Amino acid sequence: MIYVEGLSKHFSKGKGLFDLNFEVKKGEVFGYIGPNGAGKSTTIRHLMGFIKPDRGQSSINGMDCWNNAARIQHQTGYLPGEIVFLEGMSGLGFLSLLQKMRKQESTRRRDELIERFQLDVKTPIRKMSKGMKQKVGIIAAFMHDPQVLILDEPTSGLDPLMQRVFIDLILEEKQNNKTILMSSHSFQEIERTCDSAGIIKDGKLVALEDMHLLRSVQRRVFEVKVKSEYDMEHILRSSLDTEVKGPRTVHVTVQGNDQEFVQMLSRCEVQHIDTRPQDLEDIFMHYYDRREVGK
Ligand SMILES: Nc1ncnc2c1ncn2[C@@H]1O[C@H](COP(=O)(O)OP(=O)(O)OP(=O)(O)O)[C@@H](O)[C@H]1O
Repeated sequence: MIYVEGLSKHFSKGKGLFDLNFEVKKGEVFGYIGPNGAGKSTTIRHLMGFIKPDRGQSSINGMDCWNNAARIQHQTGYLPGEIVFLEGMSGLGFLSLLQKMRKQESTRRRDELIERFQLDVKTPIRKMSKGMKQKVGIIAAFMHDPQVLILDEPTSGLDPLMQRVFIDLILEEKQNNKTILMSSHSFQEIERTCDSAGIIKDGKLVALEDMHLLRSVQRRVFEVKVKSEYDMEHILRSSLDTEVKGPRTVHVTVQGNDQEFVQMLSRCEVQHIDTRPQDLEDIFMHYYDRREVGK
């Protein structure tokens, strides 16, 4: 459904996109992840036909994105990374205007989404918080029930409850056989929703994997505080990846060896245990390391 073939764009200072190749099949959700400035939005802007590539091409549903930009923009559900709104409008005014432009008569889907995201649409957009504006953008992208959705960091600015509502919406749309590409900084979000993911760095696709493999490289760090020095020694003597963090407190990094970790804990008197979500940078770094070693 979405094809990117040899897509290249050269900006100044060696920035841009370099020979990107990937495909998102109909009914698939594709996560596009990478650090700041990697080229995610630039790829997405090519897909929406806003930028002409220097080399290569991208297409959606058989239509070249640059040559059919108007049709692509009309048909695709698009959420830009930074939404620009018209001055002096309320949320409802903006959504209604979009509907008129799309000649969409039914307001059922729009109102259902407004309800789901608990958006006060009467508020003037200029008075809206970042999260509220993001909700307007999400509703605008989904309300005409497009077959293809291209979403640039859709959960940015949303609180955890609304992130959950968004993830449920994506899972529902996946059931409806929609094709979705979304960029994100959040591995958790991608993990919960996507079938496959592309990792981009410095304009190059460094990994294109199904989620199963990416899950297997995810590591978790546990902070464990035990009751006695004896227990502490027991942990440090094990083959687990450990780092002492304070009196009787240790960080244990677990990746694929959960069983060993659980067994070790069962032999100790644990006073406190906590885990922190691993940040994406950490996953990338580890992933690259592995690739280097495994080459
Ligand atoms: N029109 C342009 N002219 C010159 N350089 C550009 C242009 N557009 C983007 N860039 C550069 O290309 C690189 C990729 O930018 P892009 O916005 O695609 O990154 P991103 O992965 O979406 O980052 P973020 O996560 O911060 O949104 C950046 O270094 C950016 O400064």
